[in-house]
Amino acid sequence: MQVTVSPAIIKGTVTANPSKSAMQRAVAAALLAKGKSIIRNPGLSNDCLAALEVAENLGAKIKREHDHFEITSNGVQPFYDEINCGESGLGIRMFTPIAALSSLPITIVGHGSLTTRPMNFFEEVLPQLDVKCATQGGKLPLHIEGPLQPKNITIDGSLSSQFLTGLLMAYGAAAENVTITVKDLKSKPYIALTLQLMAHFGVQVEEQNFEQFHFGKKQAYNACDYTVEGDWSGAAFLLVAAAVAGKAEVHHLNTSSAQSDTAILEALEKAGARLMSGVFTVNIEKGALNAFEMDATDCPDLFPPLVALAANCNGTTKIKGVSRLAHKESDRGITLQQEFGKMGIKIDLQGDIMLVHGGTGIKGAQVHSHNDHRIAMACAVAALTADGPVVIKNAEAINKSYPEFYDHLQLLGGKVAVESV
Ligand SMILES: O=C(O)C1=C[C@@H](OP(=O)(O)O)[C@@H](O)[C@H](O)C1
Ligand SMILES: C=C(OP(=O)(O)O)C(=O)O
Repeated sequence: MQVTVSPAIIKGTVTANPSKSAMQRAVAAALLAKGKSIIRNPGLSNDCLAALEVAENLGAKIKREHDHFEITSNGVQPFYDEINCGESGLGIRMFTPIAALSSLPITIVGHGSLTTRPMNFFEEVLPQLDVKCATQGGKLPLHIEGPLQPKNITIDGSLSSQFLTGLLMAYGAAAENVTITVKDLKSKPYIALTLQLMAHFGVQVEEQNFEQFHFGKKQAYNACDYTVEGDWSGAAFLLVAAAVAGKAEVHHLNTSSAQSDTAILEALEKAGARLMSGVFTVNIEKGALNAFEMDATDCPDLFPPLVALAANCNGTTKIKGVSRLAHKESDRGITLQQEFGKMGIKIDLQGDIMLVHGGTGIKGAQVHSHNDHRIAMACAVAALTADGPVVIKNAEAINKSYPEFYDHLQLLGGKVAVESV
């Protein structure tokens, strides 16, 4: 699919899409629980749909109602020896330890970008928990055979927090008096989100300094009613769109959410956007935008919208944390440099630092998403203030996290032409 976004003024009101990070965690917790859970405001992005299918293959019964999903489970009882996590990094890293709670040998597959993302962690860690594990040179497919026995363990959290999320979720169903110790944890707020979700489903973890996670007496996930929060990662693009090209009101954004990407507010404020946040609503309006400095090490998904913002700011914006981007859906530091380069925006990568030379004018161009949803969305936002249309190839990549994105941009006054090629 090819999408052409033309320069436009942004004005209007929109409701944020459901968070795929929250939705996938809730689906996993509902699978681990015994009984019927209700998931309200469910996400229907590809990552969320993949999580629902995995949960089904691991034993849950799922019923889709008009505005919610019912997930009925009796814990992990796979009725199939293969699960497919689609393109979801969180999905595979979370469901692998969960699937390993069963003694059935299971093959775990995925497609697209997921087939190139590192999975060595499992080969190193799962055998310490009595799970046999084989990968293909550190990549998919994964073959595992449990059952996983929770033990005291020390892991490295520097590549991704998602492996820890998976272990925490699995331990929640089986651990007794054991501790996970983590060295050099990155993306810490995502772990806060995991712990918050587990607590909602009745499982408490004693966390110390995001280094030690202790499980006391054995616990069980309780089936429950859960409402998925609006997604700050996707909404960041809408907020930037308004900050550079007009104004908007975005609903269903919990401003005290545990989601790491609430940090977009800090960046917007630093850049000079005019912001007014309520409890669940953010109002934002264009201001005089100037270059800013930001450490995005713990909120790596913000890089693409931050670059779209920085391209519109006068001066050189400095963003720290580029090394966190190498193993996302694309190598995002490089992809941002290439695609924004086509639109006339110079980006330098200096080790862990990205320098975006903004305020020089954005040019209409043909760009490519590299099958990365956040690159497609960043280019679409950059197009709003370009000197001509921006044609985005492989624009359907947005379906991974935010299938409503182009519709939402249009609701806000964006000029979006979709062509299926
Ligand atoms: O737990 C999650 O929901 C996520 C964690 C982050 O990954 P890392 O921990 O690998 O940074 C983030 O980039 C990803 O989009 C979603
Ligand atoms: C990297 C992302 O997701 P995941 O790692 O879950 O595939 C993302 O949504 O930008």
